[in-house]
Amino acid sequence: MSNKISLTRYLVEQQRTHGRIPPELRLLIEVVARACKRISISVNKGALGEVLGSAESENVQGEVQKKLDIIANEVLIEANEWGGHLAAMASEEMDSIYVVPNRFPQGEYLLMFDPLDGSSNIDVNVSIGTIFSVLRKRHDDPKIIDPVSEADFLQPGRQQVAAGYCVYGPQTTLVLTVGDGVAMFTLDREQGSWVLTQDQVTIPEDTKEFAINMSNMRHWDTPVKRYIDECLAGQEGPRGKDFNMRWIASMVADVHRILTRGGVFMYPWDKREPNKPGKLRLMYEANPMGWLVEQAGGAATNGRERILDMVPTQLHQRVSVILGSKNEVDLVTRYHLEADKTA
Ligand SMILES: O=P(O)(O)OC[C@H]1O[C@](O)(COP(=O)(O)O)[C@@H](O)[C@@H]1O
Ligand SMILES: [Mg+2]
Ligand SMILES: [Mg+2]
Repeated sequence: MSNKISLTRYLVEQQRTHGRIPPELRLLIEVVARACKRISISVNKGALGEVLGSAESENVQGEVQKKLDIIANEVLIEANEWGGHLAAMASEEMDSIYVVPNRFPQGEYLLMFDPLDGSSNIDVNVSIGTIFSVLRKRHDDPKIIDPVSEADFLQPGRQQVAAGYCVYGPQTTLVLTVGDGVAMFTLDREQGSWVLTQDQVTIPEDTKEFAINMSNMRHWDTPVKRYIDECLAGQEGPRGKDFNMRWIASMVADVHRILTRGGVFMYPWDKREPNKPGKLRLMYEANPMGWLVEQAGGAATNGRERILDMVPTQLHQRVSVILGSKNEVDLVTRYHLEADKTA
């Protein structure tokens, strides 16, 4: 018998041995993982499967959709309406929430996803991914089963009950937390199964690597500029060490590197669109990634407050994001708070 631990066995142990998740949540996660397997098949087909290129449509945020954005969204909806134990879903690619019709099995969970993260990398064969987050629908009065609405989704990220992503790269890896640390599962394509390849992932507290889109430098706010200038000054500067830089432009791939070897990732507010709090989405990107990073011993803030404490007011809310190695995130956050005091 193989001593490899499958995703199913990991989840059964989380349910039965640790009592951390109910059976319905275990099944929901398995359905999401199966959907990711299907998305990975489409991603791998590339030009052979006519999945590359633009779909010539726009999402609610005015971004041009790629064919794979739409395919991945449909795969997740279709898989989860049947087996997800869900009340409703919300996606970066849909204008409003999708309430699971009552011809399908009903449940108390709410699933949110960025079906295809890193869309600009699809056509150039660079790592992309799927990000997901699960909340429980709140019941103010257990006797009243009120219809699900967008307001049910507007919960702070600290109330997530599961979160994860799947990165479609040289390997396909599913990364998951149910609040008991972070586990990584690699897809064994021959067996068609997810195999636990790392458990209790830990992000080093210190790092010499930052990730930010440097082309936006002239638009940054003072604290971000101060931090990056100090990194760039290297050994002779106030940090006393040389820093390396990486920017993949797929949050999934950048966060995966940080979970693997540490680093700090930033997509901060900038002056290009001053009324927009940031580029990334709170519900589909920042919350799930923030929880994963915290579960691995890192930190995640918007420069001023912990991402997971933010109470959303809109489904498609944007947010400034700084996450990764704890001491670096603390430093960037301190620079923001110091700048606020002198303003
Ligand atoms: O091209 P930019 O401005 O550097 O933005 C890159 C960022 O945008 C994103 O691609 C946004 O995700 P989507 O592809 O899901 O819209 C992040 O994954 C990434 O960190
Ligand atoms: Mg994204
Ligand atoms: Mg996307």
